[in-house]
Amino acid sequence: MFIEMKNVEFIYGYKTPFEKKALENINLSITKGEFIGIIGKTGSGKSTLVQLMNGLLVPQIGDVFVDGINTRDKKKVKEIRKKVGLVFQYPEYQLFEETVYKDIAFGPQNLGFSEEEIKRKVKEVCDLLEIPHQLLEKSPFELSGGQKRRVAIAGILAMDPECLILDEPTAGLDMRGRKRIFNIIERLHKEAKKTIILISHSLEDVAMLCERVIILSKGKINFDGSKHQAFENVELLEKSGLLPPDILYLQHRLKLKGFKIDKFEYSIEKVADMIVKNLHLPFVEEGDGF
Ligand SMILES: Nc1ncnc2c1ncn2[C@@H]1O[C@H](COP(=O)(O)OP(=O)(O)OP(=O)(O)O)[C@@H](O)[C@H]1O
Repeated sequence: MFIEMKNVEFIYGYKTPFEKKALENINLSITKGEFIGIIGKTGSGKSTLVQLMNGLLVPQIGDVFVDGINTRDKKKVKEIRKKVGLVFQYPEYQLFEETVYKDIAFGPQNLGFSEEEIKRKVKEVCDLLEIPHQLLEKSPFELSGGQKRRVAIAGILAMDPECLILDEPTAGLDMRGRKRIFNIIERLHKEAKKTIILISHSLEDVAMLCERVIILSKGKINFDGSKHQAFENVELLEKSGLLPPDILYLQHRLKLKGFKIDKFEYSIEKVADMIVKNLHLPFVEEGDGF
């Protein structure tokens, strides 16, 4: 087991008059190579959950293990951070150096990589994340939203973690920016074989990318299973304060209208193909632009 949570409870402001229980009774096992989506209403505990996964937060009750290491073990913090990299929801929280180069180099420097290795790593992650090398001497604050996100991801990837956690990596980006980030994440999973944990408010994005889905509701795990079981169960989603992805809603409606749908699809391209196939219109021909 790569990440394991046992009976975890987390309380902000513990033993103060401002105590706020954010998570309770969390039991979770994640194996290497998985691609997991974490969804849930605002305030359901998603960000808290992932901060527990790399030891940024430590539970008051229960234990979290990363590759067998208890995250309470202060001597092993670096080792844990090297295994599990967390990209924050707001890139501004992560970018603080004078230049993009220094920001990306910060993590590997901290882990004691040599100057040569750092240079090589920075180049490698910039190529992977499509960050033009002329940006390296700029201040991170001169960058566009999409560039900032890619630099924030690059800074974490430069430490070469086995698992990458991304908290809302596309918030505030336009369609093109989102697609670009998702293509990169998919490549990291398929080609670089990284374990990916993605928090997103967009159920469409989670449905398209992930296989396993965890639904949080009021600090508890409401569901943990396949995306099909999660997204095709409208009652479960509604109980968790979520709406089914539009793409599934459309297919439910089409099915009611007599469309033959054996299996729900999660990408717009596949649904479009299915609709075209079902239409049987004599005037629709291959290659007419639609
Ligand atoms: N630093 C903090 N101090 C006190 N309470 C906090 C703190 N951070 C989060 N909380 C509370 O803990 C609960 C869980 O918050 P968390 O940020 O983990 O939820 P979330 O699902 O990630 O929300 P969002 O989707 O809005 O990012 C919420 O009730 C939140 O108000």
